Amino acid sequence: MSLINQCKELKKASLILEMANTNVKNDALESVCKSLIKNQDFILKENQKDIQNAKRKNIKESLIDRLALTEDRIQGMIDGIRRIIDLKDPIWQSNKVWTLENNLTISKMTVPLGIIGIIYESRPNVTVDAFGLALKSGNGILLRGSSSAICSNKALVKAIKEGLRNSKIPEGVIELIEDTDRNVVKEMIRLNDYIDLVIPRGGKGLIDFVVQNATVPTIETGVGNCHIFVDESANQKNALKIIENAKTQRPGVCNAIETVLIHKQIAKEILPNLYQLLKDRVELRGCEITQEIIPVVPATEQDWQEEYLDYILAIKVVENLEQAIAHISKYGTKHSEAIVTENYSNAKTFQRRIDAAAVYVNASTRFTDGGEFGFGAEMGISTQKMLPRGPMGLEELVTIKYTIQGNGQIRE
Ligand SMILES: NC(=O)C1=CN([C@@H]2O[C@H](COP(=O)(O)OP(=O)(O)OC[C@H]3O[C@@H](n4cnc5c(N)ncnc54)[C@H](OP(=O)(O)O)[C@@H]3O)[C@@H](O)[C@H]2O)C=CC1
Ligand SMILES: N[C@@H](CCC(=O)OP(=O)(O)O)C(=O)O
Repeated sequence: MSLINQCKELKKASLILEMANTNVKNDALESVCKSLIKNQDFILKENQKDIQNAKRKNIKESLIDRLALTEDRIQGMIDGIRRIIDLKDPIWQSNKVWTLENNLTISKMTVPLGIIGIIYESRPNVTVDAFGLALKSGNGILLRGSSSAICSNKALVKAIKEGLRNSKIPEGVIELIEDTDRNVVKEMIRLNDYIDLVIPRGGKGLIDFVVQNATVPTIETGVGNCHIFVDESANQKNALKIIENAKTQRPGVCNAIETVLIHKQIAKEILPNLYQLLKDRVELRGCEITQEIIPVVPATEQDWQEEYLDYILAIKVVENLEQAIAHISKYGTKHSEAIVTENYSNAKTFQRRIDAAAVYVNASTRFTDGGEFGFGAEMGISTQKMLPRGPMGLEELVTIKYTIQGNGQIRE
């Protein structure tokens, strides 16, 4: 089907979805869960094709891990949809109703956006997460996943549509762009007559391209050059645990850390322990002071800028909190940043001064995730200044409408 015809299908189907009540939407989501279970073997088989292609192209291990599906990961997607089912319907809600002196009653109501387009990385779970959030928030979804995940995405969308056919929601509420040519993205982001919002989810190249070429409104997600600052007063056992988790639990994701900043007063004590902890799994690159304490690859200016998405960690020793904040302000990408400290005042200063979507005290940056925040899943992690910012769940996928009830009032 051509892109325009897919959009026409979406438009027709989303008008029905918009009027569907919560039970109908939840039943449709449950039907999709059942279909995903039923089609699990097929989905895994198609995912293997993407993995073999990626291996042939020598894609790095951490990115193949991002692409890979397993029974557990499919169960994770289903769990995400079931969490969305349990969440409150974000549509037609009002927390603001007031009556004017002339007895006009005004309500500020939440309503669906209409049709959301998403361009995303080679992570097949996003296909299901985006669908689940869009459906519950009453929006049609147009998907443009990575060419490297095309077989997985086709299989997932086939299973989702099969599930929808056993529900009262039309299968046209989800459409996948199967043409992997990047030129289709350019066409998609200019379809103002059909698409209400485009979310580019990926690296700087994608975001810049969309921001410069889109005529449809967009929300920028973004690169995660994330840091942990270990302050002088830190509980060092906690610091090591947090760094290990934020670097190695899933290095191919945007909320993994790339650089650790160490307060100079504790550098000689903590760095040897950090080295012992990571040396067999992570390539360590360090500043000059770090090089004097542990054996590391010398870091260059490029290392402070880079999002490795890999088992590589840059280390820099800093004079104090101010220098840590200055480094993060210069090189950070406003995604997720953390301080490990027992000093309350430093913790508060860090949280207030760091300009990022998520700022942690004594915890791993890996929690910047819609599922972890209690949103069921996320449509992306917005790193722009304007709202919405951070993981975008159901409440971020609506717009508002003022509904006004009168009984014949006219303006004098
Ligand atoms: N903040 C957030 O929510 C998220 C941030 N990210 C960030 O994304 C990056 C990693 O993802 P990566 O796989 O490299 O993503 P890319 O940015 O390379 O690709 C993401 C998607 O955009 C498409 N794309 C990329 N560039 C263009 C372009 N110029 N024109 C049209 N389409 C384009 C890709 O298509 P194709 O692959 O077919 O070429 C793919 O579908 C990291 O920086 C990570 O931090 C990732 C996910 C979430
Ligand atoms: N949801 C993710 C984080 C966001 C994301 O998808 O990022 P990425 O793996 O870079 O595509 C997670 O932590 O599991």
